[in-house]
Amino acid sequence: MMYEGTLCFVVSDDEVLLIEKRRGLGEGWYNGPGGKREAGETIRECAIREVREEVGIDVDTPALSKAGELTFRLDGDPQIHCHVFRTDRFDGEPRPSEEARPEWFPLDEVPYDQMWDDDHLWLPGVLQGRTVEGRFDFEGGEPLDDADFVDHDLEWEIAFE
Ligand SMILES: Nc1[nH]c(=O)nc2c1ncn2[C@H]1C[C@H](O)[C@@H](COP(=O)(O)OP(=O)(O)OP(=O)(O)O)O1
Repeated sequence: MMYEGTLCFVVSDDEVLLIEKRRGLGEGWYNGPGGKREAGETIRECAIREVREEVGIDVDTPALSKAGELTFRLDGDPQIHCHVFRTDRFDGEPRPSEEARPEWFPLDEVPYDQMWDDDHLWLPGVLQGRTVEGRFDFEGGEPLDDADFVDHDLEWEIAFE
């Protein structure tokens, strides 16, 4: 079953706010804050809620913009349709939660070796302000974070909305 999810990248002063994920899919790896869309909320509302829950800051400003749509497939079946957002504005101070430990990284020191195997392919462009649509194929059975990343397809400069 495929579900909708979000990832949000806050970029400020040549640094990006990542989380070390403390539980669930991708535990122990760095990523942007994000998670599953809940019934009754829009994708944008999901991104804002997940950032608030995971690191305690507010990204609900006009600067929050859509940067990507990524489909993660496992053994040929779409698993997650992930909407990527980017912003350079936020209110509050990042704080850790049960789910996530926030950490700022200089844009040229993003820890791709401690992230999902596909991230180095699309995240650099997103951090530069580009837009992307991508499909990523994993093989080897559940869970997705134990599977092997085997193939992908990317298209840049996508007009969202
Ligand atoms: N290949 C991949 N590359 C990537 O960068 N992020 C991925 C990814 N595959 C999944 N993700 C992200 C998207 C989404 O934000 C997150 C999926 O985690 P989920 O929210 O589904 O799991 P959780 O166990 O965290 O559940 P909730 O926090 O309860 O929503 O992992």
